[in-house]
Amino acid sequence: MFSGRVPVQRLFCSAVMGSKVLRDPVEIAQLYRDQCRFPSLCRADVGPVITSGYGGQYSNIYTEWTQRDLERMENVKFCRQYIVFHHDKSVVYSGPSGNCTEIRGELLSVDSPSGEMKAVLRENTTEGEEKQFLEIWHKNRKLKCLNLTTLNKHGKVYEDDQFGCLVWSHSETHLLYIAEKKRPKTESYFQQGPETSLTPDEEEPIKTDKKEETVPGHQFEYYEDWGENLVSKSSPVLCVLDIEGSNISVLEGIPAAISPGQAFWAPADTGLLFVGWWHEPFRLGLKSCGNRRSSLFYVDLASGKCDQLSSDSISVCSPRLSPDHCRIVYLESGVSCSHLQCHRLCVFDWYTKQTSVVVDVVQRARDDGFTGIYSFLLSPRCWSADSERVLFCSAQRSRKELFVVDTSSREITRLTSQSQEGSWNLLNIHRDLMVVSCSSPNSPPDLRVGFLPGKGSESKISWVTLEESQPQSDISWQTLNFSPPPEQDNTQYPGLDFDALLLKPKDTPADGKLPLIVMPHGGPHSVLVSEWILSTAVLCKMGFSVLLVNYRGSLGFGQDNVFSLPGNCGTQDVKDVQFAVDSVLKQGGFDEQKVAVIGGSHGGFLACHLIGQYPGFYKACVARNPVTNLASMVCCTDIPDWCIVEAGFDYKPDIQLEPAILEQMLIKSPIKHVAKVKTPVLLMLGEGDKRVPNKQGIEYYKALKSLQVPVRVLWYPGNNHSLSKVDAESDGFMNGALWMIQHLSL
Ligand SMILES: CSCC[C@H](NC=O)C(=O)N[C@@H](CO)C(=O)O
Repeated sequence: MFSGRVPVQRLFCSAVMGSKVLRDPVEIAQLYRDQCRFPSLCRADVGPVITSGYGGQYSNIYTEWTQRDLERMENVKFCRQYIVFHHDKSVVYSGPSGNCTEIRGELLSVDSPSGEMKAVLRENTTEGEEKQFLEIWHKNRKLKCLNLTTLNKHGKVYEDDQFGCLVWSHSETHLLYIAEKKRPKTESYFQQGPETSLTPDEEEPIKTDKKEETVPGHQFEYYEDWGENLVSKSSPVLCVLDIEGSNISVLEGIPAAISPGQAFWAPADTGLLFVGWWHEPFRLGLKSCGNRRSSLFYVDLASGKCDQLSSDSISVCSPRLSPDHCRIVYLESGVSCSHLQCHRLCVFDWYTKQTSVVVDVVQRARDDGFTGIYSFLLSPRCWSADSERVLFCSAQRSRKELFVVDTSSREITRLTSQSQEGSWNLLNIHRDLMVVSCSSPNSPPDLRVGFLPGKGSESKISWVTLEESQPQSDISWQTLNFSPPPEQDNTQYPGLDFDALLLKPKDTPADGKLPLIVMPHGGPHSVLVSEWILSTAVLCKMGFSVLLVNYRGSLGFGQDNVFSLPGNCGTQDVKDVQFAVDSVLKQGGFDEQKVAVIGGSHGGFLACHLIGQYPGFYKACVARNPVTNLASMVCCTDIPDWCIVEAGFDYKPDIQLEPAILEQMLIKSPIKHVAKVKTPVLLMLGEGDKRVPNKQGIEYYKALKSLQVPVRVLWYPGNNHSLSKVDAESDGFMNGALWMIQHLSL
């Protein structure tokens, strides 16, 4: 039987002989499924020290992992525990203490300081209604369960990384968390019913004895929110549960212009410490925006007085109390200019009320190679047991490394200098027992523990692997360094260089020529480090080489590198990527007729610029939620300041968008070059994207359609900017791979 429809597999049978790229969608899907079986670590906790009956001491390590489940089309979370016997700061025996268990419905969970109890925030859907419960567990039983939805003291509890927290008081009698402020019940002015009625003669409403005040005419009130990934999070409040009395208090006394988050208990439980973000005159998106004005605050529980502890015109995050309860370390960053940049590490002394900068912003790499701090979350615990040193992880050029800094001498020691290439993540540290995870582009994450040696001998760590990685020997990778040619040097920030990571299949094709996929990252102030990335590993296993470019403006190369880009977007970043591509092609071993470009967000901006500024060079383009026109995006994104700053202007909330500013935005946008595009474009758009509204992609799609350039749109409902839900991500991967195979004629 012949039908008009050609099987998808057959579309790819005309590929060039000799090419070794995998073309069969069924086989590609199988490869993707296989690689999805490597989970990532998302949490690790070190339990209390227990002395066994035989005198040996051990601690439990609790870990949480996530893994894509393509059958259920969701990310599954599971836990596994390990036992670590130790003596004199060395691990004497370690191993898993059971199998994996899937975790469902837990939004937040935390052990009490003694390890005796556990608190869990759980979400459960009963009879179609989503409800939140707060559970207290002790030994083998659930001590208490509060139905927070029915109690109706506040709105939903925040479970995100930005504001969310669930913290035991030092006394283990109270729990602290953040929730949305309770909103008044509303009704229409025309509401009829038993609760409001009119007297026949006066025609005036009579108020009945209602438990809860109902506000008429406020049903359609607009509430600002904190943007992408934080939709419907508007007015967070600090909430405290008195466990014994089952009583919840919503704290008052927080300045009206402040939204609190990342809270914890002050020494001796006298009050609460938290980060407060200013939300006046209006809220701007917070996700990936480390430049929002915020400060460290303390609210005293006895007097209700709220004090601001850090300075007024900076941004702070990740405050962490030292084990001796004397000092608080936090990260600090500038509020103007780029969304993400080099951070300072500061310490606030609780007793002297003095703040000191322990690690300052680094403009250019120091003599010892240190380029500054580029991480925005410290690990849940980050102090050494002696409360003298702080550990942090940060991108250093194209590698993520682990450091310890002595808060008195300010000496920084790299803990990963002895290790092979690859990137490190600090998951936690408690009583000097560190839990870390390592990975590289050809090695999925492993799990290790090690004791932090005493001051001065930090580099002599001995790591013990709790969970081995499974290296993918068919992938090879290297870090490349580029100095832009003199005509592309930045006159304001001269002499800057940049990197790229090149991944190749070990098995090269018969003709020796590999197709090349170019992937510039988004941000633009972000970085691609030498870690495990599912999509690049699968593409490489299919037979593609992949070039990940950390153009000037990326994080991890010094503050000058970051600041060199705003105002030069669409030229400096585009030229850096093209320079890296041309240099790699000159090495030989690549098929210059088979080069594709993929990018998301600002990476999509670069992909669209590259196909417009180098017409015909790229044979296929895949763009996820790309920025295509800064001038049309500025009025509808959650971060309009990004458009203005990256176009080279200063942002103020009351900025008047003069024609000259809009003109520059247009000139710097990919849409300006669209008439030159020849490359077929696959656009992947998230229906709920607040950051780069999907209209950006649609604007580009319409321009390409009118120019008769092949273009296809994939539309993902229920997805936002990242398109990271398992169904969207896996569909996007498959369609992107097949688009490149088709248009590279493989
Ligand atoms: C107004 S959209 C700005 C682009 C966006 N930057 C910050 O959110 C971006 O490029 N995001 C990247 C990196 O976070 C992404 O991959 O989504």
